[in-house]
Amino acid sequence: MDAYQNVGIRRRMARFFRRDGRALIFAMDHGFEHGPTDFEEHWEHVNPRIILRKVIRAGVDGVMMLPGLARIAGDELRPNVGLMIKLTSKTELRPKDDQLLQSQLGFVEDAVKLGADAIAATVYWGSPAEDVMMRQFAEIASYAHDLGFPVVQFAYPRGPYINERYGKKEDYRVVMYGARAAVESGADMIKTYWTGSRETFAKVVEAAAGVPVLLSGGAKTEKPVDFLKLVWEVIEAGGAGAVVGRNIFQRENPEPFIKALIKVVHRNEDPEEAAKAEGLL
Ligand SMILES: O=C(COP(=O)(O)O)[C@@H](O)[C@H](O)[C@H](O)COP(=O)(O)O
Repeated sequence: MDAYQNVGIRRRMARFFRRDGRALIFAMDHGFEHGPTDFEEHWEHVNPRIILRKVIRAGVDGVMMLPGLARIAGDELRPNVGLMIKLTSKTELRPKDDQLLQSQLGFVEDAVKLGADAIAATVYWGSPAEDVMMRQFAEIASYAHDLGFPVVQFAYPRGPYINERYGKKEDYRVVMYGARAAVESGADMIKTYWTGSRETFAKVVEAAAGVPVLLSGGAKTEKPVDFLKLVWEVIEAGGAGAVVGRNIFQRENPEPFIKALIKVVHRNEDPEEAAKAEGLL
């Protein structure tokens, strides 16, 4: 039984990662997690079918969504594009004190029915609600692994004691701690924050002990090349790629930007050269 599960996990992982062990994944859970205002810069992208067509045409390796968007637009995905379904979230409408919890909004069975290739869940390490999220993750991971599905942890340290002890959640010691906690809790992929330098991000990658570490994109950079440079540093640090939302859907024309990102992630191309080649400089 164990051997079957492992083959299932490996085969499904390969739907995201190319032979180089890297992946560029498009993230679209912002309408829930941040609110639809995230789409106001290019409002047509609030329609999942419109943006999914663009990102898939441009060549992303995978897409991450909550179950409801997968239900209404998952049929846009071509068979060679991995589908990651995230089963936890929170809205920004919650009272501030409750925003350090991600609640479960779907079940492994739903993700399987929707054709998922991987199941994701967030843990806010250091949150007063860490215990709840650890249990959610354990339940999701245990069942998903039984069925042969890889599990992605959005390992996001955030909480009052982190600020008191380390000053900020992006301190590499904090990010590294979250990544290690993700590994030790059974994650097959990790999505986490940038630590500010290649050297410190390389330590996060090392602490993950072979489990692929993906950058969580973050707010849109004004110049596209600045985001390409950031992703280049991630790759140079041994990162496995990036999960990117706003830097894609908040651009009027995301396709050349994605093509440049693919050159950086999969071909180690210099970010300025990649930007020039795609008309972004
Ligand atoms: O993890 C998320 C939110 O994180 P946040 O609480 O904004 O730090 C997701 O909503 C996004 O999928 C993730 O941030 C990737 O999207 P971008 O950051 O690239 O927009």
